Amino acid sequence: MDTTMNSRMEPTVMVVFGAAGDLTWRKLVPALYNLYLDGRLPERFAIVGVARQEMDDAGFRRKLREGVDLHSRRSVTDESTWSGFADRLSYLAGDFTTAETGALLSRRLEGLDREWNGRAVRVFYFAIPPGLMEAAARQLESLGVCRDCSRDRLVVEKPFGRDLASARQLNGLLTSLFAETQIYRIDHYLGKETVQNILAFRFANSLFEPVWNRRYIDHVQITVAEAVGVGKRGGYYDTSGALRDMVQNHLLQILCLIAMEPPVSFSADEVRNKKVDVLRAIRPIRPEEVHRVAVRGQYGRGMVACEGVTGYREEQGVPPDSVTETFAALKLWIDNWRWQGVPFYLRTGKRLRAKVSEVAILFRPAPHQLFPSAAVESWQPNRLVLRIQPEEGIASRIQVKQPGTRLLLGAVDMGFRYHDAFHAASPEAYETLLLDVICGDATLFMRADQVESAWGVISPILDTWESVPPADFPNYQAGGWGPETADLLIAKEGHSWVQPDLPTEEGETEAP
Ligand SMILES: NC(=O)C1=CN([C@@H]2O[C@H](COP(=O)(O)OP(=O)(O)OC[C@H]3O[C@@H](n4cnc5c(N)ncnc54)[C@H](OP(=O)(O)O)[C@@H]3O)[C@@H](O)[C@H]2O)C=CC1
Ligand SMILES: O=C1O[C@H](COP(=O)(O)O)[C@@H](O)[C@H](O)[C@H]1O
Repeated sequence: MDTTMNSRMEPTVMVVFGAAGDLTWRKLVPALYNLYLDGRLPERFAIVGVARQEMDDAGFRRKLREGVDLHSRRSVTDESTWSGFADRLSYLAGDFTTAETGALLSRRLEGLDREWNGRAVRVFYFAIPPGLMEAAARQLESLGVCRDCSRDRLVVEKPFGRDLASARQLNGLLTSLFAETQIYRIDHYLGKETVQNILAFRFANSLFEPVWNRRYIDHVQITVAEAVGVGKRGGYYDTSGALRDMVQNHLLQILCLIAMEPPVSFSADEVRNKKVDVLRAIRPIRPEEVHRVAVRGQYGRGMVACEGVTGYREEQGVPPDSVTETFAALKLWIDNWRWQGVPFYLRTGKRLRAKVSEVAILFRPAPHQLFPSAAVESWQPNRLVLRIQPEEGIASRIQVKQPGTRLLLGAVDMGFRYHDAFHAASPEAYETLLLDVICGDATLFMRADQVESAWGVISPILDTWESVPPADFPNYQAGGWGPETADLLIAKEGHSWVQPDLPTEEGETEAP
C-alpha cells in the first residue's frame, strides 16, 4: 500500500452527478479508494457528490465507507488511511438541473481553485439515469464550468441511447456543447485487464498474428455468461434487454479487439479508427434474415449454484408478462479481406450456469491429413481460448501423440493463468478507466462513431424483435446455457458452442 499522493499529477476535482446511487456506491468510490491506496491519485484531489437526497458530508462518507467495505477489492484495514481518503469526499444536496444547485456547485469549484492556487482539472461524471443525460449536459454547459477543452472532461455512463436514433441525438447534443476530446463514453469491459490483454496478445507476439485470419481460423465464439439474475435492476433491465445491455456495447467491443487490423500506434484515435472499421465491415442484417442469425431467450425458474432461483417474470420490477430477452445469441459476418467467410458467434445471458466470459478461436484442420483414420479418432480442432473472467488466462488446445506403441493422437491444453504467472491482483476495470479520465487518456473510451456503428449493427434485430413478440418465453431454465435455439443457430454451420471450463471449489477446473 502506497498512499503517498502523486505530486506530479495536476490538481483534480471529480464531480459525480448521481452520487447517492448504486454505481457510485458499488463501483466508482471503491475504485477511487483503490487508486488512493496505490498512490495513483493526484496529491490535490477532491470528489464532490451531487444528488437530491438530503445528507451532510459525514453521512455521505459513512454511506461510501459501507460501499467500500462491501465492494472494494481491498478493505479498510486502518482508520487513518480511510480518513485520508474520506477527507477528500464532500456532498452537495440538490437537483443538478436547478440554477440554485448549479450556483452552489460553481462556487465550490471556484473555492477549490483558490485553495489549490490554480485551475484544477475538472471531471464531471454522469452517474445518473439515462433519461437525465441531456439535462445534465445542458446544465453543465450553461454553468460555464466545463469549457476548458484541455482540462475539463465529462464521463457518460451506459446505456448510451436506446437505439441508433437516440444515440445520434445524444451525440449531437454533447458534441454541440463540448469538444469530442472532452467526452468519455464509458464501457467498463474495455477497462478489464484481460480485455486489454487481447491487444497485447495479438500485437506484441509474432507467433499468432500470421494465423489470425480466414486462412487459418474457422470461426470465433464470444461468450459472456452471467449467473446472476437482474436483481434490483429489474425496472431498468426490462426496458433494455440483453441486446442493448450487453451486446451493443461489451460484446461488440470484444469482437472489435479480436477482429481489428493492427493500429499504427497505441494512440486513442488510431485504436478507435481500427475498431470502427470492424463495426462498419459487419454485414448488415436484413429484417427477413433476423430469425436465421439471432436468437433470444428469457429465463424461467431453475437452479444456479445448487440454489433454486425465480424466473425473470417473477423478479422485482418486471411485469409478469414481460417479453424482454435476458439471453441473446448472434451470428455475424465481417465483410473484409481478413475475415471473409469466418462466422463470429456471440452469446450472452443472465442466470446461466456460471459467470464466465471468454473468446474461443477455433482453427481449421491441417490442410493434409497424413495420419491413418484410426489415429485421429478423437481429433479436435486446434483452439485458443482467451479467458476474460474469472481465472483470467489463455489456453491453447493442440494435438499430440498419446504415449504408447500405437499411433494415436490426443488433444492437450497448454496455457497460463494470470494469477499463477504474476501473483498480483488485477485492478478493477473502473480503476483503470477513472485513472485514464484523470490523466486525459481516451484510448479505452468509445468515440461517437463507434457507439453509433454498434447501434447500427443491432438495430435490425431490435426492430424485428420489437415487432414480433416471442411466443415461447420463458424458454430456458435458469442454471443452463440458454435456449436450445442457440445451439441450433450455430449447428447450422456444423459448429457447437465451446462450453467453458468451470472452476470447482478446489480451484481445479470442471468439465462443462
Ligand atoms: N449500477 C450499476 O451497476 C451500473 C450503472 N450504470 C449506469 O450508471 C448510471 C447510474 O446508475 P445507478 O447508480 O445504478 O442508478 P441509481 O438510480 O442508483 O442512481 C441514480 C442517482 O441519480 C440521482 N439523481 C437522479 N435525479 C437527479 C437530479 N435531478 N439531481 C441530482 N441527482 C439526481 C439519484 O439520487 P437522488 O434521487 O437522491 O437525486 C441517484 O443518486 C445509469 O446511467 C446506469 O445505467 C452502468 C453500468 C452499471
Ligand atoms: O454493463 C453491465 O455489465 C454487467 C456485467 O459486468 P461484469 O463486469 O460483472 O461482467 C451486467 O450485469 C449488467 O447487466 C450490465 O448493465
